[in-house]
Amino acid sequence: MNTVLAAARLAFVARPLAAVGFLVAAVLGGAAPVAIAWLTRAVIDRIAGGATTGLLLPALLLVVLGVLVAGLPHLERYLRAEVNRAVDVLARDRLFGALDRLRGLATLEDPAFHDRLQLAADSGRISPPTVLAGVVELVRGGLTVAGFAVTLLLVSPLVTVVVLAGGIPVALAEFGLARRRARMLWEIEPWQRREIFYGNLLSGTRAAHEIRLFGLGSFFRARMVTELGAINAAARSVDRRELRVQGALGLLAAVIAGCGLVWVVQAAAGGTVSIGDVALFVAAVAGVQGALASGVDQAAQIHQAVLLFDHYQAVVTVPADLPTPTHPEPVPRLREGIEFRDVWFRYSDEHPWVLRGVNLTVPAGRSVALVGHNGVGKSTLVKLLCRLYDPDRGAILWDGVDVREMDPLALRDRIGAVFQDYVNYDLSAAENIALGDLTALGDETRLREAAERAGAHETLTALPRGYDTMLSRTFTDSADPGTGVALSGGQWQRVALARAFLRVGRDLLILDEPSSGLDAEAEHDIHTRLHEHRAERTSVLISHRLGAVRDADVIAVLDRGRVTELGDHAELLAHDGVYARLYRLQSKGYLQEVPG
Ligand SMILES: Nc1ncnc2c1ncn2[C@@H]1O[C@H](COP(=O)(O)OP(=O)(O)OP(=O)(O)O)[C@@H](O)[C@H]1O
Repeated sequence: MNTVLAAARLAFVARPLAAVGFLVAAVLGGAAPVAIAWLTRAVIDRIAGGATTGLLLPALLLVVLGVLVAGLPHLERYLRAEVNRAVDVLARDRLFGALDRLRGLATLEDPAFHDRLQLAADSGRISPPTVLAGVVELVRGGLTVAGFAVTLLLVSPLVTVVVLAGGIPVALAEFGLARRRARMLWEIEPWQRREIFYGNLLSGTRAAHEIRLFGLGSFFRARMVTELGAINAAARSVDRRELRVQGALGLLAAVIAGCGLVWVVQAAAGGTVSIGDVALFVAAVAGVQGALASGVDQAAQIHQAVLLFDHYQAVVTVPADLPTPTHPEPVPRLREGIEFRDVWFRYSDEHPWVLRGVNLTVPAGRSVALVGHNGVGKSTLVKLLCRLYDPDRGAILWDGVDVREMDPLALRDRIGAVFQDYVNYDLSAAENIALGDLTALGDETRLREAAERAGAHETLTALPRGYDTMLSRTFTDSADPGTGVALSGGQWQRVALARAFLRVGRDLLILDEPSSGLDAEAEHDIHTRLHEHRAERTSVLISHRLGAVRDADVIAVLDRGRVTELGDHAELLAHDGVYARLYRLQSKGYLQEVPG
């Protein structure tokens, strides 16, 4: 019941006047057929009784009611569309607002949450109008049923009871079908997401080159069709059940109506009821049965909408994934450093441990480099540092204060970062940089300075519209559709660096593979710039190019979830461990190629 109220409330809050208007129009629409039936009976009986006067008023009333019956559906349709549009905006706003309140990544990365999110996006938009329309139909149907039932009662109490009782199996069956359909929609959600994924892969630009090169088109198409087949099979099974059940119910209604008709015709022949009564009876049986069937159908639709709306409610009320104290500790400028103290972490209970007791200090004003084989957890460590996840055990301390005591937003405000999987936004070059610090949006000087530091300025000024050029071939500038450009991987990387450099005043700079896509000269250039930028600043650099990390004040080697080697370049070479072996391997590879 709470969910019904929540769904109806959403519709009323979204567009109050339209929702009320819709309700009123529907009630009038429900009462009109009953009034028409009564007036028709009166007119027929008067004519049959030979009356020649007093017919004009009921006839005029019939005209007015006819106009209402003709006009109300259009008004209702318009008001319903108004409510639908408003609910769509409000439901989406609340849904994405709730997602924005998720400060970490764990919930967002949960596949079950994604299934729920997909259903929530649909049901948030569809369920409130369905509930509102359903309630309206119920009210209207209730009025019609009540009106005709009273009418029918006057002609035959027995037929009335039989017709009304015929609604009970209909209600039970329809509710069962609604539950089954809601369950089916939940079950097919993963298949639906996969089908959309294959569709996007085939129609988007992200994988277009590999799909063409490896000839993957028919492979993904076949997978998409298989998923669609599974979805259709599940829907068909419910449809067939519906067909069987509703067919049986239709037959039952027809038998009841037929028996009633036989009875009333015989009663009229025997003179116990009038000709007007026959007309009234026929209208009443059809009216009660029609209104009952549609009322039950509406109730079942409300039931299904409410079951699905539960997913929406679950998403908009999703609990915070990163608990934050009511009075968080302030995040002061970093003075001493950041300490990882016996940090253990895994992505979920089903995943293996990634970090198994990491102990590491990032001293303030110093540069720390993290190195290690693929998958040892370097990126994971910096994501913990940004509090995108919380450790399972141990703590990360910012000048001695556990970061869990801080507001994640305040903490992140102190950090600049380029992630390994940085994002290329389909926005203008200026916007792509400004996303690093939205206060710089429109501030050409700041954007240009950041781009110059990252070595991106020349590339960007050479674009058709300079910094205002759209960095996308999917969306184009509507004023000048020919100007969207696609940057190269290295050029994108410089834009991502510029985004990080925009956050110059921050305490900590995180660079996760900042030069992996750059050519040798550009890489050297970037590392020289980074070296200058990192001097006297606290930074964490992750790179597999050991030539780029050798200048770091501290180099930490991560292995099997722990820091296994720690020191500067010379110390680690002298230690002759993993770092020294990797460094010799890399430098030997370069030197072999150089003649002499
Ligand atoms: N979001 C995630 N969910 C589940 N597992 C993850 C997730 N991200 C990373 N992992 C796993 O955690 C481990 C560590 O990944 P991480 O990206 O931190 O390694 P890395 O040291 O940065 O590797 P690389 O040098 O290849 O970039 C890997 O086994 C990876 O599969």
